[in-house]
Amino acid sequence: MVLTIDVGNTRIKAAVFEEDTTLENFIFEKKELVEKIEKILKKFPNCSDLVVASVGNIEKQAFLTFEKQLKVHFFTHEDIFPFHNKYATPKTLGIDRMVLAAGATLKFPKQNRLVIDAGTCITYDFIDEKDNYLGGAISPGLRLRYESMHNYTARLPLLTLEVPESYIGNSTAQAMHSGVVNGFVYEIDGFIDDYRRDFSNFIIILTGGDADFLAKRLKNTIFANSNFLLESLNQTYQYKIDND
Ligand SMILES: Nc1ncnc2c1ncn2[C@@H]1O[C@H](COP(=O)(O)OP(=O)(O)OP(=O)(O)O)[C@@H](O)[C@H]1O
Ligand SMILES: CC(C)(CO)[C@@H](O)C(=O)NCCC(=O)O
Ligand SMILES: [K+]
Repeated sequence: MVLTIDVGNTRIKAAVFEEDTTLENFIFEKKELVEKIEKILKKFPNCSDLVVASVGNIEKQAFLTFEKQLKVHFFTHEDIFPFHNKYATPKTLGIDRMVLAAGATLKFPKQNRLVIDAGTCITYDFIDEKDNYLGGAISPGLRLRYESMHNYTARLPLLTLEVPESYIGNSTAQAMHSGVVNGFVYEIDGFIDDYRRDFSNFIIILTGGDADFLAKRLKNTIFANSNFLLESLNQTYQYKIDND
């Protein structure tokens, strides 16, 4: 049994796996880290491995206390990944993006893949059919778009994510919802058109905190799985064990 932990920029997500099956998912705040993990391990005493991918400000040391109890693996750039990294600055590529790319490579062999993670930031990662990781894009996530419009203006309220009534927003709130949500949909469709022009066909995987909300609004066919990062973490760890 493996406990996987994704330390994002906003919050922490975790899942317990028995082989490839997710037994339970958890979401919690950074300040609750140790207490929540202890609770999970109490509930699942058969966990033998704890596997972490962190892009937040939580380092390996935070997990050392669990080394008495089980094997701890903290993913870094030194680990073995199942793709050829063509990023010009491989050392600065986010570990979450590397794990997503690894998961896409392992789960969908011999095809072009585009992974879109709609989290704090939205990331686009492209791995071609020869397993070359080419890069992608980073843009502000939906919540970040609402928060920054509020924080950097005098008159824009802080709103929470809502489906816009129309692309023509007829009020301040509707105009902001249209800008954030429709803006993202146009952004994705624009990127997909670019990739379609250059690559004959590819699978698109959508994940992250906003994946389920967004999946319904996209016209392109997309495989939405909000658990994809944790599943990829589990798979990438198995790959590491098999290939180290
Ligand atoms: N309780 C919540 N706190 C924060 N974001 C939430 C919450 N519920 C839903 N969301 C949505 O999830 C998005 C953030 O996604 P996610 O939780 O995957 O980010 P994260 O934890 O920072 O991870 P990462 O840094 O890997 O993107 C936000 O844009 C927001 O709309
Ligand atoms: C882009 C984020 C914030 C997404 O979580 C993370 O992957 C990160 O901090 N990346 C470092 C920069 C890069 O990936 O090129
Ligand atoms: K993300």
